[in-house]
Amino acid sequence: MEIDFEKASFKDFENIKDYDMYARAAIFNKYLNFLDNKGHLNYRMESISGCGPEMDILIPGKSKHETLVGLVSNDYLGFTQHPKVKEAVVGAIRKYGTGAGASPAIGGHFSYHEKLEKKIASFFRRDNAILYTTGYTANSATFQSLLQKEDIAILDMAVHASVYEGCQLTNIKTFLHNNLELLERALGDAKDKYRNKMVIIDGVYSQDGDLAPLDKILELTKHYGAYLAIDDAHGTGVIGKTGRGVLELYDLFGEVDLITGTFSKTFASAGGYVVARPELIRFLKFQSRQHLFSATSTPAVAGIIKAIELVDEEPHWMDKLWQNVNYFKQGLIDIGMDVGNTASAIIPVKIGDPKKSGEAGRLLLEQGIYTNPIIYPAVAKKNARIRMSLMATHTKAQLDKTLNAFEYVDHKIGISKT
Ligand SMILES: Cc1ncc(COP(=O)(O)O)c(C=O)c1O
Repeated sequence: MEIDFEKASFKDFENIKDYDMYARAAIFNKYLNFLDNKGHLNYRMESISGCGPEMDILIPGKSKHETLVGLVSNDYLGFTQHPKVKEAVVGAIRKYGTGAGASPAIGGHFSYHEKLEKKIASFFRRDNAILYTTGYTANSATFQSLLQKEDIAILDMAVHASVYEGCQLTNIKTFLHNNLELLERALGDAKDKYRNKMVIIDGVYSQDGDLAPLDKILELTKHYGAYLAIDDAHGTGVIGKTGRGVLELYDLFGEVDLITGTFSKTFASAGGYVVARPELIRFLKFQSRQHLFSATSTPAVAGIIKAIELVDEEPHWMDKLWQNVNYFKQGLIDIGMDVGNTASAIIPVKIGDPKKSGEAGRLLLEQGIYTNPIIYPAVAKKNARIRMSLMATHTKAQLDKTLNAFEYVDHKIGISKT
């Protein structure tokens, strides 16, 4: 299909799938410019200081790095900078070298992998786990291996993109986010029609920061004979008395069929895992191609073992995180921002209009605050927002500076609830 790139509009973006590869890329680039006509949309900004409550960032269009308050990292407890985690990583690299060199079945399964599998399984009071090199792959590989064309995946529509990818080979039915009535309807419709029915939810939802009503969902899955999988990437280490996530909050450790997650957030590294019954884990170890045919994670993941231990050994980090979350969330509410139903360390400020959200992100940057404007396809088109993650290591001064910056942005372009 022919397109006049100069005149391409937001409307063309809606029909992007009609165009060929280069035209799609051109329309998409135009869409990004539409959101921020100064070209400053803070996408892929370069940091020279790692992730943290303060980051040295090269803002597009500027010639040197600036120190900003960072509200973009999911390193919730600050463990990427913890001396004991760093020490464990360096020690493992000294001992094993920098890479694993092979996939798990042909010599790439090392003692730190074995220990990490046991550690993450026992963290969730289970015995068996499988590791993947990212959380994304843990989801995409696992559901792809377990669910086929005879089966159905019933997804909360707000689950992570990796879950959708994992379900490409099976039938998918989505239900409106956290809507139990619609979940029940989907389960009823699927009854007797499919070999396996699996409900897949997040524990904490990555854009709204709200929680799944796990107890009620479990009741429904049991009633309709469906399996239940939960990805608690953002709840692990943050939610529940000892940081075991949404499963701990509801005390349902042994009840769900699959627990999936990532090591890239609280556990301060990279990698993913699935915890489940031994027969499923053994099946996945041989049947999930992304595990079997891909090199295992590097020795640097030995740091994760220490990070998992620190959740129990140094609980004051979780206490500090929650102090920050409560203080900051209340501060935003007091100045009229719409933070939705968040009950985690993910704090959205809901704006709605994508252009205004891009502009808000740019104005916050001007005030020394690094946040993420979130637009379609990460959220629905009219549901754009500024998304922030809080850390245990944010100071009150940094949070106050951010609250003042939000007041400034509101004054400039009006982003509070009307
Ligand atoms: C809910 C959820 N699941 C899975 C992932 C993927 O994790 P990873 O970054 O380890 O690939 C993310 C990451 O953003 C996530 O938010």
